Amino acid sequence: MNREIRDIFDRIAPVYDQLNNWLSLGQHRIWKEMTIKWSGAKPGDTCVDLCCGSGDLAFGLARYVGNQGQVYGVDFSANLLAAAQKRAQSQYSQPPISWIEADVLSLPFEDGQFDAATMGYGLRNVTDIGRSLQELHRVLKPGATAAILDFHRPRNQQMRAFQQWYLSSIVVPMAEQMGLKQEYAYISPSLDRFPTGEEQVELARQVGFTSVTHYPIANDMMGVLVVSK
Ligand SMILES: C/C(=C\Cc1cc(O)c2ccccc2c1O)CCC[C@H](C)CCC[C@H](C)CCCC(C)C
Ligand SMILES: C[S@@+](CC[C@H](N)C(=O)[O-])C[C@H]1O[C@@H](n2cnc3c(N)ncnc32)[C@H](O)[C@@H]1O
Repeated sequence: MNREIRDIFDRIAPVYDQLNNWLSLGQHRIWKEMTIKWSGAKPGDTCVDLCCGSGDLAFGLARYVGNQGQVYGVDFSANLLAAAQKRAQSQYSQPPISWIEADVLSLPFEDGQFDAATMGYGLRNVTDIGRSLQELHRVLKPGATAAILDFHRPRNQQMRAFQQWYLSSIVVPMAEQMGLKQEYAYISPSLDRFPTGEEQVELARQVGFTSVTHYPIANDMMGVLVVSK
């Protein structure tokens, strides 16, 4: 399953950013900025963006920590990491971001290394959510915070119907134009099996996070799980 997910994102990589901009009407930037703010990243911090993809959140963390800070972007998609590295070469990013090709279920970092962390649209795509939260807890410093952004199914039935209509009538047909129908059709079932906000809170508490809050955003089509160690 892990390889299948990695292959999906390796295939999406060439059009990932463009489709996200079009399909979210540019709104994904706002959702990601909220996530970075909720991570509590501040000047001089050492931070990590898990499942970084093309690096949107990592670049945002770099703006917050400044040139005295450090930022790591971690992903197992070589193609999306290459897209992130290409972007880093074209934009003067301070501090330089370290791009690590690795599985977030087995992070190549010491315990207690990070002051803050982000994870954008990653938790729903890992094969073991509990393990991913355990690894995140392990690498955070005591008192550190992480902000985890992802889609979920809205509680309101009309909004749920809109989200499903948008996915099936807008997202998948547009992806099909790029030969990526199956890759984007994967989103809907991934939402069906993803824990609700309340269930995410419980999972985070089970791995040891002491302060846990789930903030619904985008009319409850998404949420940001904010956890502190
Ligand atoms: C940045 C966004 C999605 C990232 C993303 C997450 C995944 O799990 C994927 C899985 C497989 C293929 C691609 C992705 C993927 O790109 C959010 C913007 C892109 C969304 C696909 C657009 C869907 C947004 C909401 C369902 C509806 C928003 C409606 C509003 C009127 C903008
Ligand atoms: C939808 S993309 C999100 C990318 C980026 N965070 C963003 O907000 O645009 C999901 C990313 O998670 C990565 N991913 C999924 N499972 C992973 C795992 N076990 N280890 C590392 N990366 C993983 C995929 O390769 C992909 O880049």
